[in-house]
Amino acid sequence: MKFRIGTRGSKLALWQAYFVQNRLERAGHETEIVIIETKGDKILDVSISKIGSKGVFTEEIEAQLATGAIDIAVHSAKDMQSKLPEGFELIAFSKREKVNDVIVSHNSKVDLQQPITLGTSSTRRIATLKHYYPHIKTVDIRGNLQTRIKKMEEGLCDAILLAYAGVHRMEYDDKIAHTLSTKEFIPAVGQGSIAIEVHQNLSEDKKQVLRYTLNDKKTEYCLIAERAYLKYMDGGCSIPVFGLATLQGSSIEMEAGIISLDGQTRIAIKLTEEAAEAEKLGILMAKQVLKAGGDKILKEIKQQL
Ligand SMILES: NCc1[nH]cc(CCC(=O)O)c1CC(=O)O
Repeated sequence: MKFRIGTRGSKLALWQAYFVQNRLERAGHETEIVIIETKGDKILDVSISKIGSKGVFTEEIEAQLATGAIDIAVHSAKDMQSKLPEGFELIAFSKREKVNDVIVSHNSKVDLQQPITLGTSSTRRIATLKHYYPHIKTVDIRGNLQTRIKKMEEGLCDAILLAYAGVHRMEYDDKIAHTLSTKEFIPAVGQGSIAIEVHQNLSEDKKQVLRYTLNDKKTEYCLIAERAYLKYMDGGCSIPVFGLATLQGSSIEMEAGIISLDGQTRIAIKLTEEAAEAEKLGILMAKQVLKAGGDKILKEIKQQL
């Protein structure tokens, strides 16, 4: 079988596309990589929350999935909206990488107790820093990992806050100065997993091969719960919601929540449910988080953005 693989052209996106390509080829299939430039790749000077439109990194790719010009699209699972446009689905999730956020620096002695400056543009990371490390300053930093490291080395900040998964894939492990605890920095929904998106019109044969070759069932259960949570919270990528599900035997343990932009109020709730009820668990989490004050935080944030 032949699979045309659509991807953005960034180094991280390409790494993920090659990873998927490798898996399919080892299973005896033919592949071709098609690089697609998206609106999000062209607009580099405006923060994503201000571009405003959903799917700035996915629209052009989905257009090619819809026509059948490509068979699959490879994405970081955490970059995917919780509600895909009509006709699209995430058909497989790769086995999850370590989910933690990490601090990357050219200086190996980063002391979080000192008033250092950290580069990050993620509302979740900024608010969490304000909550647990209020003496730390943050500065907005954009661009791919390579660009961010260069900006740091030029003096913009002492260190940058990133997902371990991306840092590891780009082989910057030796610059990791500190791994943040998932008790404080509960990751973004989907962090660390690679998602395969298809259009519903793709042939059943191909869909079956994709699931068999690329899907990690354990990761999928967790991502179903996390994405159901995100969907019910109606949180786009600029809203600091977080959620982490882990499989313990046949049940899912999940911790999820939301934090106010100023870091003052952090709501996090833990629940456990059978893996088969993953979606129900995500929705239940959202209901409880909203009831515990999350609704108020969400409303405030939507007014501010
Ligand atoms: N927000 C951008 C983004 N999307 C996926 C990753 C890394 C890979 C992953 O988390 O799966 C990153 C970089 C980061 O957050 O540091």
